[in-house]
Amino acid sequence: MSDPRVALDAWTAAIELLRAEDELTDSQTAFVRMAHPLATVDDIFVVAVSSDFIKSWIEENASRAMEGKLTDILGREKRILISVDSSLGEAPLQQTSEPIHSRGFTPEPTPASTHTEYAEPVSPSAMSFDPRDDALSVASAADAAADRPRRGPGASETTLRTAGLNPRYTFDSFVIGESNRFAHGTSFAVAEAPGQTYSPLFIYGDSGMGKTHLMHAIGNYALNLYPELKVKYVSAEEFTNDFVNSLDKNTKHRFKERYRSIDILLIDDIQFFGDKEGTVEEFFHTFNALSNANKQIVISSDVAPHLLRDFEDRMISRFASGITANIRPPDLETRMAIINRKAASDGLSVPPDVSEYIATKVATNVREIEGALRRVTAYCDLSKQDLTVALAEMVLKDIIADPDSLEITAGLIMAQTASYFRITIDDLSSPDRTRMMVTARQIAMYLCRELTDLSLPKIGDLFGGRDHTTVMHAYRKISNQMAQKEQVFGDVSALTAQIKQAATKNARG
Ligand SMILES: Nc1ncnc2c1ncn2[C@@H]1O[C@H](COP(=O)(O)OP(=O)(O)OP(=O)(O)O)[C@@H](O)[C@H]1O
Repeated sequence: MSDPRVALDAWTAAIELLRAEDELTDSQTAFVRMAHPLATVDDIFVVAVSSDFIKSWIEENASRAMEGKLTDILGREKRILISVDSSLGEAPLQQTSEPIHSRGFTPEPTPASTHTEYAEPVSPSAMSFDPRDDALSVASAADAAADRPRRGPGASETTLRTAGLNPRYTFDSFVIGESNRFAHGTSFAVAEAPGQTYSPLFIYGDSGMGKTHLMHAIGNYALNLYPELKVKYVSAEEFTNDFVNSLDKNTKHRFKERYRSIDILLIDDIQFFGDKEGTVEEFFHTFNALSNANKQIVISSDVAPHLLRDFEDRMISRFASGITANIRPPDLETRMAIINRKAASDGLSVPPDVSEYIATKVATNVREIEGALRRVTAYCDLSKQDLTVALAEMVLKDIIADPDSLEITAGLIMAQTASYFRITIDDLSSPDRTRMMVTARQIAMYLCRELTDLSLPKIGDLFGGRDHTTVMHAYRKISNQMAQKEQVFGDVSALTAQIKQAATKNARG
């Protein structure tokens, strides 16, 4: 079944039938009506509830009866997986007697007829998002994980590093809205029951929508729950480099062993495999080996599986054979909640009119929103001024003057940076480590990350074949220094203005 409304109908029908058969008491009915059915895939039936309390109550008192009835209705064994999403209200489920087809659900075109895809995860009538809930704590449980602790002791730094995971990208720091609710829910389910629910999970969406964040969150949470698992986050580019190196060094067998012993493989930005035929084929072998061993695979891409270029149909249909979740651009409330969450985690408080201003004026790319927030708060810190809309307007004027159509390339950023620091473009990619050169290079890398869609490895390549960790280090360092050093703040702001002006000039021809 591939329609979330099917889940809604089946859930509603199960309640009605059990009521008619006197198999549900009033309190059981009240509780199951508070659940929001999200999806039904294979033997799993996913619902979301607003609190741990409701989840436990249903699990203990009503799950079994509902599972039995859902099994009858849907014609196959079903087990209920309950996720907790505190942004949901406790309002009882809206019943619907409308036939599915009349509610205008159009599944996205898919390459294979057998796979399950939920581009539009939740029936809006079934869920209500309360934007006031910006401190969402989220959890869910698969049967297999139900009796495990919600938060384990935490994986060690070394384990996280080996797994390639960033500990800051967690489910707790991820803000849920309509645009990402389904992607979040399936990611959570995967982390709790790897290999048992949705494999592969294919997450897609535009740049800066939180795909990487969710993948790291899966890895971090899964390692908390199951420290014995072997988890690996890797970008498509790193996978490619690993593979090419193994060929160069004649160590392909080790490469295979390494990747095929993984329990949860999180592979980011799969579109970057592009035309690298050998690597794509090798990845497909890895994918099949892990799938056959019931291991968990999570793939991210900037487009839906059927729009991936340079992959054969047989590959695309395998990638889409599990579940596909789309992350759409966040709406205004979610953008504001993200700003508040980021500010709170940095110990800052942003007046509501300022977060609304930033959320309204800056594009929907969350990375750019974070960049804007960083600039505004850094300016306040450095100038010791209060954070007001007027101040935000002044600091962000260059960013906000940016029509979406402006094309900002790494080449443009590098050229402008070189001219600003009176060095050459070659200097930026040279091994020269004099202080000024390092600063210029790091600022240019920071701006490439913030103002373009380029991945970390791609930026590293452009700066003399540097590693993606070097780019990440530069990004973090400049982010921090902007709040501490007036000089850096001034350089980044002035340079951004120059880059935008140059891009506007180019656009006008
Ligand atoms: N819903 C969200 N809640 C909190 N932070 C978010 C959310 N969505 C995105 N972000 C933040 O926005 C930034 C960009 O997100 P991320 O790198 O995950 O995007 P992406 O979709 O993987 O982009 P790309 O395709 O360019 O790699 C990160 O700092 C991430 O923490």
